[in-house]
Amino acid sequence: MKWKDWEPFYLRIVREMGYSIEKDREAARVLRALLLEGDKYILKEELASVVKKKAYVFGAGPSLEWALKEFEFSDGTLIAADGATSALLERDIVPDIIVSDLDGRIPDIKLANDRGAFIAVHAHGDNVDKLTAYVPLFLRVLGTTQTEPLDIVYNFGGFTDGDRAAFLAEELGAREIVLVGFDFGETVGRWSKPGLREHAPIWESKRKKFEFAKELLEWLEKNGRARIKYFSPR
Ligand SMILES: Nc1ncnc2c1ncn2[C@@H]1O[C@H](COP(=O)(O)OP(=O)(O)OP(=O)(O)O)[C@@H](O)[C@H]1O
Ligand SMILES: Nc1nc2c(c(=O)[nH]1)N=C(CO)CN2
Ligand SMILES: [Mg+2]
Repeated sequence: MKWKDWEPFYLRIVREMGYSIEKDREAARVLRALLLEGDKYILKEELASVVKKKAYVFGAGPSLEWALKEFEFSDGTLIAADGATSALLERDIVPDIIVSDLDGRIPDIKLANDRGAFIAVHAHGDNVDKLTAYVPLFLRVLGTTQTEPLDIVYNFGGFTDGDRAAFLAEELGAREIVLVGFDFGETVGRWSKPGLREHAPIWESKRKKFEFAKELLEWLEKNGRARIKYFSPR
């Protein structure tokens, strides 16, 4: 997604969600400095080399558990949106890529990263403390932002970890993107927040996030090169 297509979405998001553009920008600068300090960051081209023509993007919706029992997902690149990493690990699957703003279960993200997963870490105005605490612990990190991109901190478009993962797959060359565990309904999957024990009724800010995520995925379906599918049993 080009900046000119993303900017109107972003301006609506900050207005509706009450975010600060300046704080989002500052977070991108902090992430850039952390990546340069640690020297374990990767560039877009390196991440693109692990993206096959087919990519599965795992969201943290309740249907994820059923999907992981049903199917092997062995014919594509596996991209986990944040909390979905924990569900994959429960079944001994290490994703190829994790897309996260670091509010999933950090020990699981770290474990998957140690076992070879690349991680696309997203900077925003509300996770600077997490960036500072955890980015130095990770290997193979690609930085992303929702404000103007900075050389090594990319903006491929997308808002929540799930839809942002789909935009990343499109940008890095996938031509078929299968969304698994994407149930934008009334129930938030139990992997979504470290504090959740069970699937939970949706709360107001999450509802707003889901609305934007749905809209962005519709945009991608219309304007992207990849075919977008929602996983269903064959
Ligand atoms: N029912 C669902 N429950 C949770 N996540 C879902 C659901 N359906 C789809 N998803 C997608 O799965 C992604 C992974 O979820 P997760 O809650 O870990 O990330 P998140 O975007 O950082 O959310 P938040 O900012 O509220 O922490 C979400 O971003 C969303 O796009
Ligand atoms: N400023 C800000 N930006 C975000 C946030 C958030 O909580 N605050 N959450 C996101 C993932 O859903 C993506 N972007
Ligand atoms: Mg998250």
